[in-house]
Amino acid sequence: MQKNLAEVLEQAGVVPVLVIEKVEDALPLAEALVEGGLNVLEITLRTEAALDAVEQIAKHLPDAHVGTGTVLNVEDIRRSVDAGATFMVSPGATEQLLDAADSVEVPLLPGAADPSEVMRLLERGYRYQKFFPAQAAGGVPMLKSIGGPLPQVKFCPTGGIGPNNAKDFLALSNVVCVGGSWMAAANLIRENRWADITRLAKEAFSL
Ligand SMILES: O=C(O)C(=O)C[C@H](O)[C@H](O)COP(=O)(O)O
Repeated sequence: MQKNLAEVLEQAGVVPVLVIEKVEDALPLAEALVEGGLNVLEITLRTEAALDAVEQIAKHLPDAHVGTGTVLNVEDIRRSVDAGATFMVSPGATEQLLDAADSVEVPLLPGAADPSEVMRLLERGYRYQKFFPAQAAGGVPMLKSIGGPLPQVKFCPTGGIGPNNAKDFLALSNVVCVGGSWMAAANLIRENRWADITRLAKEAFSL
């Protein structure tokens, strides 16, 4: 369910959403982000290397909270738990996914994009939700509007967020943190530009 998730999200500020192609990039990348002040990391299960990356970070970087992203089904939940993820993030939600999440200890941050989806998740006890795709689904005005009738739900908006609009999301009373890939873009990882990633992480940390 969502045990222990609140504390992790409350202190996260900005959550880097990472696509790791090579497992050898996992530790230097995570170290660069932690050095920049970002220690809640979401590794998307979009690559072959993702689960090994989660394992490595969980094992070697105790200062980091490493979770999985792009969690789409029961199998992804099982693999996340086995790899040592401390949380899981899904872009949306299905009954099957939520049933599976109910049977494990690792908390899930499920995605919602409109009031009905938010309400369905709330019925199942999810007080923390990912608002995805944040910018495309209506951005700050949409989240602000949802906060009128549903102020008890706190969001981590993700998707289309960057240094220019992150602050506007973070200023909303129903936003607990924001997620994004901007501080660890694919080319920066590919070229092992760890110092640049630390600099961007620091900038994100101080937003
Ligand atoms: O993989 C998932 O589970 C997702 O839901 C998608 C991610 O949250 C976005 O890809 C991050 O968005 P950008 O910061 O716009 O790159």
